[in-house]
Amino acid sequence: MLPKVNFTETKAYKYLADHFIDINQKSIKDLFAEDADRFNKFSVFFEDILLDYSKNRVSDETLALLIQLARECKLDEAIKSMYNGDKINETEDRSVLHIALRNLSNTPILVDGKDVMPEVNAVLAKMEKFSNSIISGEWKGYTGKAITDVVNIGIGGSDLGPVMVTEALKHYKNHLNIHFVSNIDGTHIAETLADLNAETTLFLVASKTFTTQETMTNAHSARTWFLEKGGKESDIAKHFAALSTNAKDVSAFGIDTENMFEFWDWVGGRYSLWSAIGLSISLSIGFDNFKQLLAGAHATDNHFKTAEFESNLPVILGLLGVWYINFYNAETQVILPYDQYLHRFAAYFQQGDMESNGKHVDRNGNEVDYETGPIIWGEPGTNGQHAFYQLIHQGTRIIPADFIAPAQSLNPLGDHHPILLSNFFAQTEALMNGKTEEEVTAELKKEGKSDSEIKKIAPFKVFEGNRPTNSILLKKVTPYTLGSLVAIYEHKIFVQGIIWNIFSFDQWGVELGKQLAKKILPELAGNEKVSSHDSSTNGLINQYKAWR
Ligand SMILES: O=P(O)(O)OC[C@H]1O[C@](O)(CO)[C@@H](O)[C@@H]1O
Repeated sequence: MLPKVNFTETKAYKYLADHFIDINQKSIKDLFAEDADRFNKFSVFFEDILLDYSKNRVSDETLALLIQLARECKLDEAIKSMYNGDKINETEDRSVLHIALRNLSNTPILVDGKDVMPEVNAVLAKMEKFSNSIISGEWKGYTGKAITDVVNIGIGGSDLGPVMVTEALKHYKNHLNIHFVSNIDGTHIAETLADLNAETTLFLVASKTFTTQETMTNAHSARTWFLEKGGKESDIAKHFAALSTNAKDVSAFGIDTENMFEFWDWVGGRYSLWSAIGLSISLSIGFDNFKQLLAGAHATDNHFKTAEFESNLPVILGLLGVWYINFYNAETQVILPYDQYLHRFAAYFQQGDMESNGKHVDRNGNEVDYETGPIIWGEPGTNGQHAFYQLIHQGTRIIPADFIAPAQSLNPLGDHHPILLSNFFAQTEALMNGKTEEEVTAELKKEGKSDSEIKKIAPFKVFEGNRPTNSILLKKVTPYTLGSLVAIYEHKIFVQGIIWNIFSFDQWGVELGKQLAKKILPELAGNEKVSSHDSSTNGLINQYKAWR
């Protein structure tokens, strides 16, 4: 059971509310001027990752109070509960154990009194064997040819994690071409299959439940395509594997359970890339690299469990988020990787964070009267600079930003990387310092502008600054570092869920739309007019029928 504390009723919350009035008068620039040691104080190393959170609207006192808040909300107890395998996903009566999937130290983790590690290790061993035989070409398709292309069919957590990681670790990939089909829109699978050869293609049907409409529809279309291209029913075993918790439906689909890679209901979909769902990753970069990814995440798991809150990266990031969301009314959190390989990182954490903490009912079943999960968004940094940074710099909203960059490029081409990183450093500095009217005036004078011209243009060129950023500098993007980084963000989500007293591991909010779509689907057949909905929905359905 998780603690059920209303954080707005803690002492720390009240102190923070008072403290907010003082600190809100100060700029981050002032805070740097007051404390020569600020960078050292507000930055922390975890192996090859440096988190610099000094460019935030926080002082020693803010941090101390936020940590007091975490203690009053019994974050330490909650962490222990998760690691102990308690059923902290109470609305689904499930444990939450993505940490077990990467528990390379193999210490027992119990669910209902049974150690889950032997099963976890058995699936990992099966993934290793399978990956090796596909990569080496030992595994043959129905005409005796080696596999060249792998198509992962999945959606949400059964797609976004593998997509993000295979993109992030493209530098480490082998000869296999990895494709992802997620959208129910037939275009996605049609375009993917257009260039593929059935003789050399392997499909991974990735679905925790094996009932998700999009995935099952795409999987059936893939099966039909395979049979139309010359494969036989008896060849399916050579070309289809399933990544799922649902053995019954996997067999019913016609996939040999020998080719099923199992995981368990204590793995949340959006936390499943470390499980059998990661098979496409292991195929893309090899099992040893996949294991390095797990090792990096395991290192973070140990850090999160044992480090003091003061130097605990997920705790610090989580608390800073709470500070902006609940005291500064920040509505969004932008994630800005200065690394092309990480181009799906923000998209991945849109599901990770928003599906976890987009909740309005607390753990006691009561409506909350405070804000919870932020809107997560972001794109690779320099592209963002030429698109939406205007709003971050001069818009009316406060947008806490996480800047992420590797110090070493995996493609050290000319001076690309120094240019990239100069932009990273410049942006965080600019967001903090801004540009005053005096500075703007002096600049315009230097350019030879007249006083009247300066008066006219100056207000538009002022940057108020004081805009908060975290900088996460990695030594290099490796499978290990990426694993660590992803786990840091996962645990940050956990921290925030605990503070907000919500359940982070269910996702009831995705059900209603699914239910209604099932009801509407039969209404789309035939030509008769539909009148069972509101006038907008009726109007849209009927126009669709008229135009199709
Ligand atoms: O792996 P499955 O069971 O197909 O589910 C896919 C996704 O659908 C969701 O349930 C949301 O609809 C996610 O939580 C999950 O990651």
